[in-house]
Amino acid sequence: MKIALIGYGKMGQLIEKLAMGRGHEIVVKIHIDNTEEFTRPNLQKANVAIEFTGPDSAFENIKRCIDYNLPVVSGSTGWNENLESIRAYCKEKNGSFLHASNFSIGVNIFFEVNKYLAKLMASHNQEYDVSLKEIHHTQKKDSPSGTAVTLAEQVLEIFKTKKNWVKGYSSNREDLSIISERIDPAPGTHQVKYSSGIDDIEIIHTAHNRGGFALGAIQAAEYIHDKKGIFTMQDVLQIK
Ligand SMILES: NC(=O)C1=CN([C@@H]2O[C@H](COP(=O)(O)OP(=O)(O)OC[C@H]3O[C@@H](n4cnc5c(N)ncnc54)[C@H](OP(=O)(O)O)[C@@H]3O)[C@@H](O)[C@H]2O)C=CC1
Ligand SMILES: O=C(O)C1=N[C@H](C(=O)O)C[C@H](O)C1
Repeated sequence: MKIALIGYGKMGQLIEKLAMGRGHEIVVKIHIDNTEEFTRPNLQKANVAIEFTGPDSAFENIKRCIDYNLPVVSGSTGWNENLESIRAYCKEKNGSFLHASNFSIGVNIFFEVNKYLAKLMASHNQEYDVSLKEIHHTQKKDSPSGTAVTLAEQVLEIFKTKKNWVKGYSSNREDLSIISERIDPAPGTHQVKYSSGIDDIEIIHTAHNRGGFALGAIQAAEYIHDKKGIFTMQDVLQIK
């Protein structure tokens, strides 16, 4: 594949290294100091774009890739309020788009475990209170993490005692608290905890490095580069 990298920070640089190791070519690199090179002729040298910038720039970057008819994979988090509108735009333009709050296979398995645990809790015991915690490095711009929001949305869908998620601790039992901690060099830890007076049940995913995120993003690009539509990591990894 010929890849355009949009964003050349921690993730962009690791994706470049792993993608080259898989025989792919990086034909365009857009970073904060050369955004004037984000042009149609430049981007059309690639057959897929991988976007890892951040919450303020993701929407415009993805829209431009769709306008240039380039399939785009994005891992930028912290802009969920605009995700549905970019999906609609992509459909309207007959483009290809995949966004994931977390690309690692481990977290995508963890998402399934989270849903299963929430189902068991919802059907067998209403005494447990559920909360979430995430830990990331201090350079992270968004809080709570995109992965924590996905986990929270999965719980809310199933565990109906909770009505909405909130950032930080809440004593209201209808709120699903998400606690965020920023400690270097944590690449990403997520915990879902059910607590009762009798016992606790916790599930935890701990990333040891960014390798899983980068590899998953490349696998997603390999999956969508010759397809049209809106895809998820469930399509790529075939887990359900
Ligand atoms: N889905 C997943 O699996 C994962 C998602 N992420 C998410 O991906 C995003 C990037 O993470 P990470 O690489 O660690 O962050 P970094 O801050 O290391 O890299 C992002 C880079 O993008 C640059 N940038 C900002 N705006 C633009 C723009 N308009 N055009 C081009 N480049 C731009 C930033 O420059 P500057 O610093 O100067 O602003 C920075 O160099 C974050 O939102 C993070 O939460 C991270 C890991 C995994
Ligand atoms: O910014 C990060 O580093 C990460 N961001 C993603 C998120 O917000 O969930 C995924 C991963 O946890 C690392």
